Amino acid sequence: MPITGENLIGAAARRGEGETFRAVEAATGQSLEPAFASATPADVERACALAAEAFDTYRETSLEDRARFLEAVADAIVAVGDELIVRCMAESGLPRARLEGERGRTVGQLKMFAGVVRDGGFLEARVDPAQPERKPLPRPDLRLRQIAVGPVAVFGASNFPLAFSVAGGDTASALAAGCPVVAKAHPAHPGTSELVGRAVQAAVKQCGLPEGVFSLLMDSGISVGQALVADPRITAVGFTGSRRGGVALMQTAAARPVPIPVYAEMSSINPVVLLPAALEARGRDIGRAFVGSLTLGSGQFCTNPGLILALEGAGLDGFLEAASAALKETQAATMLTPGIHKAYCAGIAALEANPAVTTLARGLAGGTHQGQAALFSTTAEAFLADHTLAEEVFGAASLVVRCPDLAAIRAVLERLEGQLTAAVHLDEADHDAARALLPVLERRVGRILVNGFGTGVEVGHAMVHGGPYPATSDGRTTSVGSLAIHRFLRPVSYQDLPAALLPAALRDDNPLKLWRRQDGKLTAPGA
Ligand SMILES: NC(=O)C1=CN([C@@H]2O[C@H](COP(=O)(O)OP(=O)(O)OC[C@H]3O[C@@H](n4cnc5c(N)ncnc54)[C@H](OP(=O)(O)O)[C@@H]3O)[C@@H](O)[C@H]2O)C=CC1
Ligand SMILES: O=C(O)CCC(=O)C(=O)O
Repeated sequence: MPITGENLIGAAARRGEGETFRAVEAATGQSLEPAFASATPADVERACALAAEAFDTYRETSLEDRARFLEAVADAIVAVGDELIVRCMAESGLPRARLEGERGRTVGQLKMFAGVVRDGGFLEARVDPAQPERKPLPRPDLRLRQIAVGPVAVFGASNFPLAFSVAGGDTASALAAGCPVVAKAHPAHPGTSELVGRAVQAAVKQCGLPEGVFSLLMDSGISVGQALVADPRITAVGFTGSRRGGVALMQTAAARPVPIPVYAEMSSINPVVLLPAALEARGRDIGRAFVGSLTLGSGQFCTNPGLILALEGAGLDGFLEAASAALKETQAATMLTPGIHKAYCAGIAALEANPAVTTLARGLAGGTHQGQAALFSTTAEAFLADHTLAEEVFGAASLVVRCPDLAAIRAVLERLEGQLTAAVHLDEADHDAARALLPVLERRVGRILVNGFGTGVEVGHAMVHGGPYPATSDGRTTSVGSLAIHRFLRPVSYQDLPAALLPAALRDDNPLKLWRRQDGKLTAPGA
């Protein structure tokens, strides 16, 4: 499939008339062909108008048709073939195996949402039948279902060019909810974005859906994204990226005459607590496993273990020795963009220059665009006194906080901002300590995990990939897993509607065979 550098607006491919730009080969910094042209305000206008036009038809597609569409998107992405992986490797610097895995996750995610749609549980149908005889007042007939919120703007993330990008989790969950999507390609991987966008566009056509169900806009800067979020037809936003970018979009969304929600996944340092019995028993093994997680994808995961909390002692010494030895042998790896590499180097330099911080180990040095892993340590006292030590350094860098006692671990956790994950390494003898920390962790993070690390999010029904601000802009939701669909739904109640006007989900004969809450009681279809 040729990459043309065009914007995909509904069924059309239109060359933008804005600034032109090229993708950059991550490993070399060389420009790649072809030139992409940024979308203009008229392109944004057209994409949003088509999305609004498509909305009422798309949101009322049958559950089966919508599920088949999601499956068709998945199949079309696979059908792009190796070209997608090759282009994505060049643009992101990520290795083949990682990207093939990520494509599998992207496709699996779309198929999972197809299952969610077929199941129909997300509609949360409720029926409170009328009670005309009720005293002192009769009860009206009340029925509730969830409907799609409207067109959604999705910002592709730089660090997951497939699974968190054009047809990633935000797009899959929005389409599953019944929302048209206008995606903004990340300029770090515009060719990958176009290939995936064309696959979605083909699936829209193949399924006979209105063309406005999907559009993809290119931009080398921020004006298209800003215009999208400000457009009155956009009703919600999905974003993964920097805190600065996410907050800017939240402000634009809040300043609109009609404010809308922005579901932004932003910064997180993902504390890892090493409890004493576990550390004593297998500190060295944990140290080696930690370096594996830290350096995965050159550390460019928002779930990266950026903060380690442990009690001083022989167990911690063993952990640090093993982690430092493993880290020193870690090859430097190409980072996603020169900008991300520069920000990483600046973050490392700031830690190295901090008198309260000791450099424990550096990975092997690499080329111009490669990130060199780093492990630092400090004391709990110093950490609590300097808020800059809690800032995310995006890349393979982590800070170990040496704590004199469990109270210090707790104090550090209490001081942290909201996080996506917290990991606790424990043995049975650590259960009391863990029990005492759990309430703090529940207040701080979206996912608590034991004897592992947060990188590699499972796409499932019980997953939360979210957390209190600034991990995300709204800690009540998730961007991964089937619960993500709820970001793009809202409840509508129907009071005393004649049977002929009721949506299928709420009819007495329950033609969609849904589990429904009937007069407050969860009821099987046909019961
Ligand atoms: N925690 C996490 O999950 C991640 C964190 N990051 C952090 O973000 C830094 C930069 O990486 P990057 O991926 O480019 O993230 P950004 O947040 O800078 O960009 C993400 C997307 O949002 C757009 N954008 C950014 N700011 C604005 C704005 N003010 N108005 C409208 N659109 C905007 C960008 O457009 P454009 O690029 O065209 O400006 C891009 O499409 C990294 O160094 C890292 O610190 C990055 C990825 C994931
Ligand atoms: O760890 C993962 O699998 C996902 C990480 C993520 O969401 C991110 O880096 O943006």
